[in-house]
Amino acid sequence: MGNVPSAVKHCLSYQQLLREHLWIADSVTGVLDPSQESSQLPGLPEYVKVVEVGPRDGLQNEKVIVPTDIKIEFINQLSQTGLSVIEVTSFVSSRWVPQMADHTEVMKGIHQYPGVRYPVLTPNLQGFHRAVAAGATEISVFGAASESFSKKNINCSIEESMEKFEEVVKSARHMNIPARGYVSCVLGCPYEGSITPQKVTEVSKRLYGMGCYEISLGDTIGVGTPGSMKRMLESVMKEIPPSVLAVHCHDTYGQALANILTALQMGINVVDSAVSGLGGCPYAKGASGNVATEDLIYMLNGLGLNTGVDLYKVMEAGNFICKAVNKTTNSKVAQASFNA
Ligand SMILES: CC(C)(COP(=O)([O-])OP(=O)([O-])OC[C@H]1O[C@@H](n2cnc3c(N)ncnc32)[C@H](O)[C@@H]1OP(=O)([O-])[O-])[C@@H](O)C(=O)NCCC(=O)NCCSC(=O)C[C@@](C)(O)CC(=O)[O-]
Repeated sequence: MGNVPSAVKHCLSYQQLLREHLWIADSVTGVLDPSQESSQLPGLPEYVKVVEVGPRDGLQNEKVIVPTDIKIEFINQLSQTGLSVIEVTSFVSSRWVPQMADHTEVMKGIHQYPGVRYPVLTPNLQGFHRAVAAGATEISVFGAASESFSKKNINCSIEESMEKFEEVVKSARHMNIPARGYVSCVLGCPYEGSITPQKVTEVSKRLYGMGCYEISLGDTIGVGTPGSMKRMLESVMKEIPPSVLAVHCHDTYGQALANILTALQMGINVVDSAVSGLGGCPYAKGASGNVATEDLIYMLNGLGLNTGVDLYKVMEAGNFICKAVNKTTNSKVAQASFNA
């Protein structure tokens, strides 16, 4: 593809170019040759659910407000990639996170495709009621294993946050709305440094106990390594089965894929990611983006794991949003393909 003149490149459809380039990568990773599946690593699940958090986590930290119609188009494009869960927005205070101020318009504006779920973040009952009024049918509460991070992020202690989440999850269950629970700072905190696996386990257990159907364990500042991920998961798994756990890895130190592979080998089969590696928490200084969905899918394809997600279409959605926010993609796979 490197020799194709740029004028010709423009005549070819963008997707065609990506497909041609990725064919080479696919041949190498074994996606095109099912016989290579026997070389799978031990302990891996057969299916991995990818939770796309790009429209929420990916955009919440953008300083320039992204127009609502761009967000809607982005989510609609993602909906046609085979992703089954797309986190859409947050019903938080616009004073705290201005980028999410258009949550209601986004929620109401997207086309909800059959087979795709569209959860939103709700920190308290006020957010929950607004989310439901906007048409949300799945929500997430978001706590932390770090006392300082909890105060910076949602302005209350861990204990106070659990009381608020109890109310939210109770109301959600009453309305048959599934609630997910996030735990931030599971492998380190920007304010406190190291966080013990016991603390992560304690908070996860509270969220699971109140009725969250899935607990997403967030390495908010991307400082974890496969070793710390393993130690943390061993502790959490003593109390919560891996079938209801997810990992949410930021890639600040370049460890996200290694950490995810460790989690997969320990029986976890739900992974959060953001297209183009966008993202970061406004209240976690120095945190870079999430693991890029493109890079995650490429790795899972190479492992012979089924996700149902079309990598080429994800790359197109990534290209769309990067252009819209005037950013270069953080996805290595997209970079390799575009620069080929
Ligand atoms: C949680 C609050 C709202 C508490 O904020 P607060 O100031 O403590 O709230 P309050 O209850 O004292 O109320 C103060 C004002 O906020 C309003 N308010 C109260 N609740 C809401 C609401 N839901 N929506 C809109 N407005 C709200 C309320 O109506 C009132 O308005 P006023 O009377 O002054 O005009 C605030 O701290 C907040 O919005 N924080 C944003 C946190 C956030 O979105 N962080 C990023 C997401 S978490 C993350 O990225 C990590 C994750 C999930 O990805 C995993 C990982 O990577 O680790």
